[in-house]
Amino acid sequence: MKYMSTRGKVKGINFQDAVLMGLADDGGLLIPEEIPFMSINEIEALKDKSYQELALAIMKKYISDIGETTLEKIVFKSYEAFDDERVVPVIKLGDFYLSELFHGPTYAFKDVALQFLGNLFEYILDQRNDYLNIIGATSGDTGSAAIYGVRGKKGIKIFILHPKGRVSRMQELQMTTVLDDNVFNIAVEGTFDDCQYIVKEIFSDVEFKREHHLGSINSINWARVLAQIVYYFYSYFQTDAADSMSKVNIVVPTGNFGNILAGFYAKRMGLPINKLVIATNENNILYRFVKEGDYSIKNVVQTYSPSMDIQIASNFERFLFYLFEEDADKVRKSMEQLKVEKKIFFNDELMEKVREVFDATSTSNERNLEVIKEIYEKYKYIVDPHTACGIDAVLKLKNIYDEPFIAMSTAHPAKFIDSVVKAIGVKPEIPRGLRELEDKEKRVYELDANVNLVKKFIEKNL
Ligand SMILES: Cc1ncc(COP(=O)(O)O)c(C=O)c1O
Ligand SMILES: N[C@@H](CCOP(=O)(O)O)C(=O)O
Repeated sequence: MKYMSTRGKVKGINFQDAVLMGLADDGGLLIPEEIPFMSINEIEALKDKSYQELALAIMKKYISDIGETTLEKIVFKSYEAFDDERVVPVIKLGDFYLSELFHGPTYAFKDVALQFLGNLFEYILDQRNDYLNIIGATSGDTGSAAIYGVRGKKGIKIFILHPKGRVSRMQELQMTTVLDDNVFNIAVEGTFDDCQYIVKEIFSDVEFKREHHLGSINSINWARVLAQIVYYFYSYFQTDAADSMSKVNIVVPTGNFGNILAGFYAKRMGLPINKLVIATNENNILYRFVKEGDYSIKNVVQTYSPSMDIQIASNFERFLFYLFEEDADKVRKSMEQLKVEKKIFFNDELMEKVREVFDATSTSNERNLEVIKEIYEKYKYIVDPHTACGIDAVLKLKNIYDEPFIAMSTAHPAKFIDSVVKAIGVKPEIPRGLRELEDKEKRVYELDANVNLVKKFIEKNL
């Protein structure tokens, strides 16, 4: 399998180089040159595999420059730190399924891919006797998952930008209480979009990127998306629909569009998915896009689901590539238009294609807390505010579609205690890894949202 850029100027690179490149050198995002398709029989044959076995079977299709035994070792090691042997347990709440993606070391879905990416980096760097300086942006969860993914790994430094005062207290503590010499947390005066813009601008300076061996842990990195494809298959196999290999709808709380994009690849690979539902909070550009064809950037507002307080969804560009029938010039022009005009125009024909795959909902702050309460009262089960946006989508759409729903549960409620307590008046159980963080020593650097300031900070600390 070879990889290419959504903007067409980078082509024919192998998986390991794609992983190290992160953002494509032409400013686009790397994607596989083809999406491997599986027949329904081939998919059905994967049904009884363990999570790790399934991961290996799927990843093999996208990786041709790492031997199977090595890949197997990397995969198995990546899920050792999960607190449930199934890795992603799927439960049933009434008539819908909930896929618990938060059993990794930092209690959000990010661990599923970032534990893998950390081990992958370690393997590739060791083979090449190389080193890596990671630059990443986070709205709360990627940051700590990435830090835990690369902690203690030889030859890696990590710089994580988060929007100051816009992540939950627990998310902030998870990052800032890691005092390892190779970890730099930077609180940026701005939004997540500012942080992601800075990171992408730094990567676009290809000379700077090469000179300093910069790498990405965001879903900019194809390996992140790849590892996430696996749990769409795994979750599907845990439902009754898998008995007859019939279709399901899958709801995904969405911000940067990385999670649901993995679902899009799973669907293109042949997994029986009817609709992928984009569940947004009040930062609902993707909802407006699906419903009204309105892809225009508005100001970010702060919500109870801070990890989804995003307007400029990075992975939308990967989807555009397929929407535009693999026309990289059209993608490049659209991304330029977005940068200048803050919107992209889509005609009715394109919107029809979008709606064949996606549906979308938007959840207000008020409704978000109501859903947490409703679920708690009905099932004595506590969901986090991001997952609640997804469940709101299930409740809104379940009478419209015949197929059963799987909702992706993207974080443990203890990461968002204040909002949960506001909703139900009860504190969720705090898992071991989140206890006593408040008492620990913290370290964080503060910077204005300025590309050059961040570049200087990085150079000073290399
Ligand atoms: C808990 C949680 N839910 C949902 C999302 C949105 O996922 P994505 O950015 O992949 O769309 C995020 C952030 O990525 C998150 O941390
Ligand atoms: N919600 C994310 C934002 C970054 O997304 P990524 O998938 O591109 O890493 C976060 O929690 O940081």
